[in-house]
Amino acid sequence: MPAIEADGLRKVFSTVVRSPGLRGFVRSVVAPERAETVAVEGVSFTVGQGELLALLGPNGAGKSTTIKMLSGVLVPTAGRARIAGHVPHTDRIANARRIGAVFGQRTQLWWDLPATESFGMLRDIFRTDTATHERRLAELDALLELSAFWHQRPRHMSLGQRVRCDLAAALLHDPPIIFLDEPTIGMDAVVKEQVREFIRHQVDARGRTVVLTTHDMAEVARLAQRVLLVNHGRVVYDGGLDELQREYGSGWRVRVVYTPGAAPETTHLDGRSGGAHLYSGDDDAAHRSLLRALLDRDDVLDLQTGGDDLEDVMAAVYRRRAGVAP
Ligand SMILES: Nc1ncnc2c1ncn2[C@@H]1O[C@H](COP(=O)(O)OP(=O)(O)OP(=O)(O)O)[C@@H](O)[C@H]1O
Repeated sequence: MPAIEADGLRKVFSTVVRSPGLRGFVRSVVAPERAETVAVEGVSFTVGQGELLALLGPNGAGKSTTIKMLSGVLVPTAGRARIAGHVPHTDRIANARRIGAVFGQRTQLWWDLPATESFGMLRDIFRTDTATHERRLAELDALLELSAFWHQRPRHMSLGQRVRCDLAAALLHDPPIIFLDEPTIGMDAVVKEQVREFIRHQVDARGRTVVLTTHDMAEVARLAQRVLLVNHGRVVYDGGLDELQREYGSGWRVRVVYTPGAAPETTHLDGRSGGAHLYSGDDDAAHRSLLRALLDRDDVLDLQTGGDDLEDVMAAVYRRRAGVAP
């Protein structure tokens, strides 16, 4: 049985439209006019146990709404979500045991209580025995280095400290499935790396299932093999990251710096940038022959080659598959 199943999930939000001014306010109370937003439109996918899925898409694509339906926070307008075979919003208490969720932009900890007290309350809520609780805390501390600040209140923590405590809080009851919605947003490079390492460990060493949303393509490249791309509430790609790069990347690129006065190669030349000549193409034989020609020359000072980076690939997918640029 898959850990997570989304079958034709749809979510429509209905909101009151308010015109400006006092008249608009009175009208919104007396005779409210409503507008509908289709946030998620027929999203289907499954995630196997122990798999990490990166759920990607531009702002407003429907990622958080999908996660909220899967975690039981929102009830779908249509379609069905299943977590380990159970419907999350009808079985909230059992579902809470199966999942952990971290929303990077919002804390789930008690804002004015030291994090350790929040951890203690979670121990009571999930009825974890003290020895198990202490062991899990020690394990989380070893991975996330929390004990230096876990006596502070989240109100007084830095963002990186607060999110690390949120991660610990989400995992204290040892859930097999974790939803991480932009967990590293706004973190510095060192803490980001620590959190990514932590996520990797949860999948590789602990066999947890993870759904991760992020706008950070370095994070995707570092953590994910499979990606689900959504745009305007619909799935536009579900598959391997490598296949995506092969299908949508525009092939190879070569960047060359010549000695002053050298006559540059002209085949496959795309243009110049910052004193370098840029070449590109999608034919492997042409790539090899250009590299051979360049390596034979004495007037090449520097040479770099590679494929499109992931940002370019994502932009190409949104443009070509959904017909809309992100
Ligand atoms: N509670 C709500 N009421 C009304 N509209 C909502 C609500 N929550 C989300 N929406 C709308 O649903 C759409 C999808 O939002 P969602 O937050 O799921 O996108 P997202 O892909 O997570 O975006 P981001 O990357 O910016 O976090 C947006 O148009 C948003 O304005």
